[in-house]
Amino acid sequence: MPESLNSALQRAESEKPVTEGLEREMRMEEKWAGWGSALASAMFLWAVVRQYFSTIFGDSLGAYAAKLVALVYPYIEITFFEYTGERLKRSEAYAAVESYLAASGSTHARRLKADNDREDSGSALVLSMDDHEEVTDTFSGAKLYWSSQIIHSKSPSFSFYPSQPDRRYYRLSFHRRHRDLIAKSYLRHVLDEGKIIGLKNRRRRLYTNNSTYDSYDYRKRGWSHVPFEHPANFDTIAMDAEKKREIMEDLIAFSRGKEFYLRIGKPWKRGYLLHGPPGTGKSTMIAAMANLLDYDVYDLELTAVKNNSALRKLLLEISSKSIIVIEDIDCSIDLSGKRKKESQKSEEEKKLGGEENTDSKVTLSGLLNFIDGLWSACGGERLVVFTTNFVEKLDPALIRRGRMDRHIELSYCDFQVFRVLARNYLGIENHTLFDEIRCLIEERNITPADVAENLMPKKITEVAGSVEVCLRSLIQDLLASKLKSAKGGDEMMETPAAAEENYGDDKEKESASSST
Ligand SMILES: Nc1ncnc2c1ncn2[C@@H]1O[C@H](COP(=O)(O)OP(=O)(O)OP(=O)(O)O)[C@@H](O)[C@H]1O
Ligand SMILES: [Mg+2]
Repeated sequence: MPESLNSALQRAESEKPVTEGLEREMRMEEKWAGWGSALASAMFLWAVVRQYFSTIFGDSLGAYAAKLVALVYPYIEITFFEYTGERLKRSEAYAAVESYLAASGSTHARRLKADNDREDSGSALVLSMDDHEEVTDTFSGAKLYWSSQIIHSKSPSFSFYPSQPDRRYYRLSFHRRHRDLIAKSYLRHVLDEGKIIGLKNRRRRLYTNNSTYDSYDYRKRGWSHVPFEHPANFDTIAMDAEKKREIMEDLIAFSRGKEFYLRIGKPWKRGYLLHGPPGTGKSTMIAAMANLLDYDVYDLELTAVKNNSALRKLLLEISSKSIIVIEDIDCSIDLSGKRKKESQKSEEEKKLGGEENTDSKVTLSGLLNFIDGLWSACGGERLVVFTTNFVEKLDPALIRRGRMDRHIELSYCDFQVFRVLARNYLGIENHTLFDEIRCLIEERNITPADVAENLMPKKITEVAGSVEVCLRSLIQDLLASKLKSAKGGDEMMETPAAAEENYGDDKEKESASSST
């Protein structure tokens, strides 16, 4: 026998146990596949039989039939519908199962749905089971069968009423001998794991309410969203350091306060009123709050909400771990509780470019209910933030403690605030021009937004010496505003350069008078 053939035979002999093992495994797989398809057929038959009995004999006879079949069909089924409670709110259990199966089931399922909700991360696509797909799971030795199902709505070809949407659900099947294990441990395990996976996969979002939202039309969603990508944080917010620390501590205490709120019998939510002149950082602070707590932001445009009932339904669609924002609250609603007068409305529309939706019938009492009525407790872990430029215009009922728990004033720049901005924008702690700026800034009302604008580099080439250029630009701005107010606003004739000269003269006069 040639040498090569000999060695090939020897190799085959030595690999025999391996191939035998493989064959055994394949036989086992075939056996399992057989069992799997037998089980699937049994489930299908059971569904047909159940349907048949209940349509032919009605509910009571159907129930007897179910008992009869249960004698020979040992499997128990649990369903998790996407919408429960008259479809007002997406079921949290459904969402948790979805996340759990997306993580554990997607490795076994053959038909998957892909979602790029986490396109910012390395794992670009999140995969989940497609409709009518089945996967198995094991838990403490028990085998469980999950399937994703959909009931298509039977919509008439023509109807005045909006058609019902399709109903999605997950079905869990298991042998009845595992009933206790499933009820006591497995379901908790799925919900807890699913919640953790859901939070990990979640990409924070910025929501806005749809102006076409009709609370009676199930097909329309109340909110649309984009990824939340605002980079603001508390390090970059320029404000009194002590006040900033207090706000941060308050926010963190709130986010960790689940047990506390439960103990004192209050819904887990907190209201903030941010007030101050335009450009003092109210919107920036909301973004920083969301980034600090890792919350979603729901930017509620009240003028686009049709009525109180639509407002309530919007509230129910808001997830927990979120900030509900109503900007410029004084402009959004008639705070006297009555509808705005037509003349007043059209004037405001002109100012706003005529695009405002004036159909809103949201009333003050509707808004108060939204903030702290019975319905507001659905969901939990929410901040409600109002902003306004005119705190004195607001109805006391709206901003009383308990509704707006913290009132935060964001104000004009003082020297401390300027120093934070200089550190952020220019990377400097000190400069020879700081003394001059200190004198000017203390006596002028300049917003952080105006200071920030001056500290921005204006040219790409402006690198060397840009610090001085920026600081001088700020000084000119401060001098110009000083002159403007001295000369009664619009009558200002001098250029900022002339103002700087005058300022120099003023300083000389000041020092001369102080030395005498
Ligand atoms: N306190 C601040 N700290 C850091 N940056 C600020 C601060 N205030 C304003 N800014 C800067 O000014 C810009 C405008 O600020 P922002 O939009 O937050 O003001 P606002 O108070 O919401 O104004 P408005 O009342 O007009 O809505 C922001 O882009 C931000 O960079
Ligand atoms: Mg703003």
